[in-house]
Amino acid sequence: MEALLKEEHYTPHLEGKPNMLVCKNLKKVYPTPKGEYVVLDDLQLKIRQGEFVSIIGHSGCGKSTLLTMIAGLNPISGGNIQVDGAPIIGAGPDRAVVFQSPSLLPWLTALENVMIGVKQVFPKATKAEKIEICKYYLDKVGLGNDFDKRATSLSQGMQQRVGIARAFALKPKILLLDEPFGMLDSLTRGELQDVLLEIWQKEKITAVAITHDVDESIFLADRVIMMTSGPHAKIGDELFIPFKRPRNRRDVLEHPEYYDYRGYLIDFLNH
Ligand SMILES: Nc1ncnc2c1ncn2[C@@H]1O[C@H](COP(=O)(O)OP(=O)(O)OP(=O)(O)O)[C@@H](O)[C@H]1O
Repeated sequence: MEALLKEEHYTPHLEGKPNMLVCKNLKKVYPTPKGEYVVLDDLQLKIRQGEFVSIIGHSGCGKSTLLTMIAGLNPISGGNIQVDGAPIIGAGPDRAVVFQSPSLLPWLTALENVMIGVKQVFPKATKAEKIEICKYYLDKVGLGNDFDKRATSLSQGMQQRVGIARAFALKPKILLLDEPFGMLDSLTRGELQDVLLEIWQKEKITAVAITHDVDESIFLADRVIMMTSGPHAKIGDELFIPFKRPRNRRDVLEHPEYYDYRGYLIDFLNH
């Protein structure tokens, strides 16, 4: 079991890669009618370029708080966050977020929804180039025949595909995912995990995904980070997942050590 915790068993694609994300002494305090509530305290986290990290922890421990702080959408109370060596100042297209609900603009088509971000990130590109970028990512998520469908006519799974395309089309340095498949049925969830991993593998983006699903956390990640329960939550433990990439669900599930990894995470959550 000890072997599971050692970095030397880490996946080879991260060898020699610098840190892309560093959270140092991170603190978050929310004011409440009963006084200050310290959600995160002295949290330390380093994520390497191209690494896929899953975050698990009990409901309310502060996972979304951490993710929205990294996204620059939630002010930091103490400590700092650096992306690619520079402290973050607010939100920016270098950090794309995929939320549980994609919140597409309903009156726009799939392509137009992706285009909103593309226009901001590639202002100098021609219209044709921008359309090409949108179509490329929509095609990658399996919506090659649905560019012109309005968001309202897309199923929940298709809308989340647009959400993923929209995030990748920004060409971010870090992809932040907050329970991205939480609202989907298990079949669609599995399909979208595969889609996500396929594009991530190709784009070599650093990714951080919050999930409540232990199997999903293992299947997606190079490392699973376990947060302690709040208040004053921090990183409690981490597990390196060395299964070879590209990953195949059946291979992962049939791996002789799979249930050791799963059991380790479930034990953490039960204590
Ligand atoms: N704006 C806010 N003001 C006050 N308290 C807040 C605010 N946002 C979140 N909290 C509290 O901070 C704690 C952490 O919330 P957060 O949503 O980050 O947890 P989480 O781990 O993502 O939860 P879940 O797994 O249920 O989504 C919770 O106790 C929550 O009630």
